[in-house]
Amino acid sequence: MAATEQPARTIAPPPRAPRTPAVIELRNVTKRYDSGDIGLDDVTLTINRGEFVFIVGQSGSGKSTLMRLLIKELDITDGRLRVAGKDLSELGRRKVPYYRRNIGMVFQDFKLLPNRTVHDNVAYAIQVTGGRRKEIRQKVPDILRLTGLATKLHNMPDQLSGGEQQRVAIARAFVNHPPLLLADEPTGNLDPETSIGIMQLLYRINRTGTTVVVATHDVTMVDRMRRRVIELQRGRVIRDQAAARYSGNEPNTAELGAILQEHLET
Ligand SMILES: Nc1ncnc2c1ncn2[C@@H]1O[C@H](COP(=O)(O)OP(=O)(O)OP(=O)(O)O)[C@@H](O)[C@H]1O
Repeated sequence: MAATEQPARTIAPPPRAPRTPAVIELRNVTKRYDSGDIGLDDVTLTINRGEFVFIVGQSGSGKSTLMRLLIKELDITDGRLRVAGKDLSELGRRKVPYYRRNIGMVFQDFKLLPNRTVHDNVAYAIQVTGGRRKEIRQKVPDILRLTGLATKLHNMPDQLSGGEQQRVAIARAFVNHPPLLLADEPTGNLDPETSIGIMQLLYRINRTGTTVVVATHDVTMVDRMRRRVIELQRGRVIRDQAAARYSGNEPNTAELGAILQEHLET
């Protein structure tokens, strides 16, 4: 071998593309209610593991229909819907409670048990999935700390602010560390400052790897978070945009500058 020649080097195989399996897959999904109303109309979309996604759209655009299909409270009329690889059309009614154990759910009206303390509301989520007392002792204090409720564990729901009640609901939804968390208008009953706290909490949960899907009208929250936005209109997806704002047709900064300039000159 000449002095300048280098021995052939072993070439390492290129790194594999990271696997981002779909958590939610809709293929041409239509939901027609018995009344004939269309909830979703030929929707195709994929949400991957670890994503944080906002579902936006005017009242009646199909947001709740989508959420209710995902927890199999409703069945699709046409198309195919898979969650975590499971085809929901093949899931029998009796298996639905078991299926829902893998989904955390948060609603606008919190849905707490009014006669139980904060601690017991969260512990209940462990009990219904067959968890033992040891598990409750291990998990509940942790989740109450994460959600900023450590000092409120003996309070009853009516002794809490709206924001605190929603935190309890989130703690309850997350205590079993589900791979998917769905929130339907989680800040609908809260003031803007409290809403931001709730969003930060959902974001923190998302950072643990949980896929988070939030249906909302909350413009401030969506604009601040800048995550993927899927916009529905009359049951159809009219926008699916990464790092987006609530409204897709806002003028950009350059356009705003031009408008302002024009305004100043007149
Ligand atoms: N149970 C039902 N029976 C018949 N039609 C329904 C039912 N639920 C919803 N719809 C219809 O389906 C469409 C989508 O409604 P959906 O509740 O999903 O909208 P949304 O975007 O969640 O609205 P909002 O923001 O007001 O909650 C609407 O036309 C609505 O009237």
